[in-house]
Parts: sequence; C-alpha cells; structure tokens
Amino acid sequence: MTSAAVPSVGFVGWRGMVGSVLMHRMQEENDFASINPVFFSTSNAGGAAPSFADGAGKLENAYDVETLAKLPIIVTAQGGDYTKQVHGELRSRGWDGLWIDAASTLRMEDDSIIVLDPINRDVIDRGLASGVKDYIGGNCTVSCMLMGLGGLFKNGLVEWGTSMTYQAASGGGARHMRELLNQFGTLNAEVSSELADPASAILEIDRKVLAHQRDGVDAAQFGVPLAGSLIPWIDSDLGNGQSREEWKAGVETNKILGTTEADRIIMDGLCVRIGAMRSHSQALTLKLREDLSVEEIEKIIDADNEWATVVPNVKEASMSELTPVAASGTLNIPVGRIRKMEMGPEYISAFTVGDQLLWGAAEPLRRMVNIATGRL
Ligand SMILES: NC(=O)C1=CN([C@@H]2O[C@H](COP(=O)(O)OP(=O)(O)OC[C@H]3O[C@@H](n4cnc5c(N)ncnc54)[C@H](OP(=O)(O)O)[C@@H]3O)[C@@H](O)[C@H]2O)C=CC1
Ligand SMILES: N[C@@H](CC(=O)OP(=O)(O)O)C(=O)O
Repeated sequence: MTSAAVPSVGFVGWRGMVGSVLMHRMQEENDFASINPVFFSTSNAGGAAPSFADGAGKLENAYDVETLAKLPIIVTAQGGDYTKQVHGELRSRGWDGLWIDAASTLRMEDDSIIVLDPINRDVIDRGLASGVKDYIGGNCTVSCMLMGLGGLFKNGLVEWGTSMTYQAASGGGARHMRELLNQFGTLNAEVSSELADPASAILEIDRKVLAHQRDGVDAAQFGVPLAGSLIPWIDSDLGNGQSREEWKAGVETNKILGTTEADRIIMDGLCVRIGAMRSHSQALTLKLREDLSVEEIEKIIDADNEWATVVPNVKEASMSELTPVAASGTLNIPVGRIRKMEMGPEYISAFTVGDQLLWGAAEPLRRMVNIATGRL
C-alpha cells in the first residue's frame, strides 16, 4: 500500500459525480504517479479498486476509522453526512492528518480553510504553516465567481457586490440532472405530433406543455418542474428571507480572501436554479472603490489567473463564448458583459460562467492534494 517517501492519500466518494470528475482530472494531470492512492467505499468494501490506479489493492471500508487514521491525507467527495459521521471521530482519536473535503459541513469552522489556491494560496500556505488540518472546497458559485473576478477582489477594488445566479441542475446531484432531461423529454413527447406539423397552433402547444408541467411531469428531485421553468430558491431557508446558498456568497467570499472585519466585502444576491446541465452562471453588479476604465478592469481580470478570460462585451462573442454550453467541460472561466452602469462610474456589471463540477468542486481539491504533497 505504501512506498517510501510517496504519500498515501485516501479517497472516499471517488465514484460519485464530483469524485468522478476529480478522478478524471487526476488522471489527466498524472497526479496518481506521485501518491499511493487508497480507495474507500461506503457500500462495497473488499471490492476491486478502480482500474486507473495500478496496485491500489482492494476497496477499504470508508467507516473503518482505524484504517483511515493510518493515512496522512484523506480526500472526500462523499457528502456532508459522511463528513459529520467520520471526521469528528477521527479527530477525537487524535488523527492529525489533512482532511480535504468537497462538502460544506466544515467550511465555516474557525479551524478550516476554504481552498481556491489561484485566489488564496497565501491563506492556504499560512494555514499549512500554522498547523491547520481541514481544507474544504468552496461553494461552487462562490468559487467560480472568484476564479473569474478574482483580480478585482484580490486588489481590494470591490466595495460591495450582488450576484444573481443561474445555477445548473448538477448542483443538486446526478439524479437532478437526469430528472431535468427526463422533463425536457416528456414535455417534447407531449406535443411531438403538433411540433411535427408546422401549421399547428403554438398557443395550443403551449397550453398542453403547461398542463403537463403542472400535472404530469416527474419532479421528485427538484420538487417542482425545472424544464421550461426556473426555481428561485436554492438550499435551505434561513428564515430571514435569505437562502443558505445566498448566505454563502458573503461569508465564503470573505473567508476565501481572508478579509478582516474592517475590510469585509459585502456580497449578496439571489440564487436561481435554471435548466442548464453543469455550468453555473451569474450576473454581477459590483461597486468598485475606484473609477477605473473598462479597459483597466478587463486587464486586471485577465491578468489574475490563466483561467479567467475576458469576453468582449459585444453580442456575437457573448452569445458564443459566455454560456454554459461554451464553458462546460473546460477549466475556462469566461467573464463578459463588463460595462459601466447608469448608477455611476464606480458601478460595473459583469457576467461569468464556470463549470461547477470543475472549478466549482473537483479542481480546488485536486490542487490541494498537490499543494499538500509538494507538487504545486
Ligand atoms: N453535486 C455538486 O455539485 C457538488 C457536490 N458537492 C459535495 O460533494 C458531495 C457528493 O456529491 P455528488 O458527487 O453529487 O454525489 P453522488 O451521489 O454522485 O455520490 C456520492 C456517493 O454515492 C455513492 N453511490 C451510490 N450509488 C452510486 C452510483 N450509482 N454511482 C456513483 N456513486 C454512487 C458513492 O459512494 P460509495 O462508492 O461509497 O458507494 C458515491 O461516492 C455532496 O454531498 C456535496 O457535499 C460539492 C460541490 C458541488
Ligand atoms: N448548492 C450548490 C451545490 C453544492 O453542493 O453546494 P455546496 O457545496 O455549497 O453545498 C447548488 O445546488 O448548485
């Protein structure tokens, strides 16, 4: 299971949706060459480890705390319930390895760091030096926003902002993606004969679709139809008019950036589920601390990291480069629609899109493993 000087890294949740994207990226980047992976399962202990990791042995039991505690690094994309059940037990036994986690459970704990190294490598490095042990991936919408507009945030240029989101079905999980596609399919089937007849009345088609959305469509995952509609609420109700997803924008942005109470950036907005597959989009209004020209703003955004890409604020480029279809499956974070707003010279709009399974979930974890093992 181990060879000298090569760190062993335990993986839990590797075959789920986020875990699969993580495994794929690790193979693409040849990350397995510099670690000894140990794969765990909550459902199939003793089964064969995945074939892409030569010599990984059998699947270990993900609830076997003794086996987990032998590892210096554990990466989990198994979900919050697993984290709640296992992390505390490991720590209370004195395990002092690094816990790298996709779930939100530990994100806002005082002794955890939210990882997004192109934006907060300094915070991560300080954490490692001072003995912080829990490194948690950020909320997908927050991570994608900061990857796109990090230059403005890191340079202290944002006084406050609103983020109005258009979040993909994948944020709910694999079953939600399937449900969305099934809904599209049944809606189409409901009116397929009318659609095949160019002379059929569009209002009759619309009536039939609406009737099916209201009465016939399977919405077991989302609770209400998403195909041909939207859902203006994501995550739980905090009871003050704000959803938990909206709350994350402010608290996580500031925690990632490591701001102090004095330089805290106010971020808030509305989070909306739409019928996209796996890329989250968001429309931002930012109040800057300075009256910068659009050219200066674009330069700062472009220069921040290799993945943020400014899309010229013209119709053709926005339609072809600034959509979930364009961004999905890539690490690119296009940022466009940048212009001064009517409210004044410090107010700008921006629109950004990011694959919520890549920068929104798997990639920050993958990179944290490389930071922890000295590869990055
Ligand atoms: N979905 C998202 O957008 C995001 C999710 N996260 C976090 O990551 C966690 C995991 O999310 P996600 O990857 O969507 O969860 P999944 O439901 O896809 O996977 C979770 C686990 O379910 C088990 N499982 C059971 N049946 C199957 C199956 N047929 N195929 C694959 N796995 C199966 C696997 O565990 P086992 O192998 O042990 O049986 C797997 O690790 C979330 O709970 C959340 O905390 C974070 C950011 C974004
Ligand atoms: N809540 C996000 C997905 C997610 O898992 O977020 P978090 O990691 O903050 O729980 C969405 O539905 O789009």
